[in-house]
Amino acid sequence: MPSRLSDAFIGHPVHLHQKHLDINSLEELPDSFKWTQVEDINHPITDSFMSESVPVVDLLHPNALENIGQACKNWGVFQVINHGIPSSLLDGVENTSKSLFSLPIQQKVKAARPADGVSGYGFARISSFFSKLMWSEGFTIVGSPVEHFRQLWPQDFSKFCGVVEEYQGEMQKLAGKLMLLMLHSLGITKEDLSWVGPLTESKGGCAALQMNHYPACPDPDQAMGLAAHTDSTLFTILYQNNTSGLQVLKEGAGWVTVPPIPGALVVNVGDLLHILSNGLYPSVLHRAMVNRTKERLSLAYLYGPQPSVQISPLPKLVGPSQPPLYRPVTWTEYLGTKAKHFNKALSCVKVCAPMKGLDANDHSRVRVG
Ligand SMILES: C=C1C[C@]23C[C@H]1CC[C@H]2[C@@]12CCC[C@@](C)(C(=O)O1)[C@H]2[C@@H]3C(=O)O
Ligand SMILES: O=C(O)CCC(=O)C(=O)O
Ligand SMILES: [Fe+2]
Repeated sequence: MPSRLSDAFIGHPVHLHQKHLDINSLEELPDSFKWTQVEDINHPITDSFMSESVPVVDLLHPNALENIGQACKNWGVFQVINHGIPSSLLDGVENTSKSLFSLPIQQKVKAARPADGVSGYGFARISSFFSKLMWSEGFTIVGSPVEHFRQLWPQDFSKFCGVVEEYQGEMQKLAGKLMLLMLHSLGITKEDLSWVGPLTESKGGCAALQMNHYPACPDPDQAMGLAAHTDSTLFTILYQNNTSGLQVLKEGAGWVTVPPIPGALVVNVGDLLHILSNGLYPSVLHRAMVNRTKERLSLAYLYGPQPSVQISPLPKLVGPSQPPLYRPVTWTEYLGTKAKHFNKALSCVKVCAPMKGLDANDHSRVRVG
């Protein structure tokens, strides 16, 4: 069993239909990018419930803990302000990402993600589950960016590495803080924390940094930036530039746009926190839409435990009336399950097979593509 995140996909290579087509230079939307099931794209009640908006949590507010708990329970997503990440650093990584995606395609493919690897340039891994292509390009970094950045920018890779490494360091600290807050909000006390020690020690957490680029799109109504998915993480911290596009699925409200707030970060619950909380904090289904005139950039810090630590419902949250709903699973194992079963992965690690039609958290029912 591999214990490095970078080895998680060795047994699960992704082969895409159309390799490295440069979407930055297309003036028309090719058929291969037309998501014809319009009802899937424009969910009937998309954006119509403006009264429902994603919670914003001020980390310096005395009620931060309670607000985080409510947001995780009811939404699976919130925006965080006063998080302590300097705006100059956010600008720095946004500019690094802009420079990266502005490189000529021949240069970007020099750092292409190998079929069975995790790091590098390419279309989203989940593309293989859809017959249509997504209007986005991505760059995934696990560990040091230096090898790939040297291929991209033989001259000035070190300044870009510096920015990314600083961002990884700051994100790791923030993720540790958020993890503790989320656990506290679940009623997990200091004594219980020894059990989750490997999760929260600074060297314990592990992460992937995903840069996403959604170029302006000639026909945004028929295109999909990143198809609906949940993240295979404990949680994800997402920075988005000033162009909206991220939407989350909220029961009873449909797809709700997460509006960019300058300097704010979006935190969304992933499948491993869903498991750890025994379903109390459900992972949120989300997607990215595209824009006719504006390009969009996002930067996701996909945070998880050490890849070989077993994650299972917290003992304090299970009992005779709340049996554990999920079996223990490592991050590596779960990424493999996701690579095979995509949005059915969570059901695959469920202890009892859910009765047909009764599992509210079975995201596999959302049909896309
Ligand atoms: C640690 C992770 C989490 C990954 C796989 C690996 C590195 C890249 C992540 C993403 C980022 C984009 C969406 C997603 C669905 C994708 O295709 O690649 C994510 C996936 C997951 O959350 O399952
Ligand atoms: O671009 C976005 O807003 C969403 C990106 C995302 O969901 C991801 O990288 O996992
Ligand atoms: Fe995501």
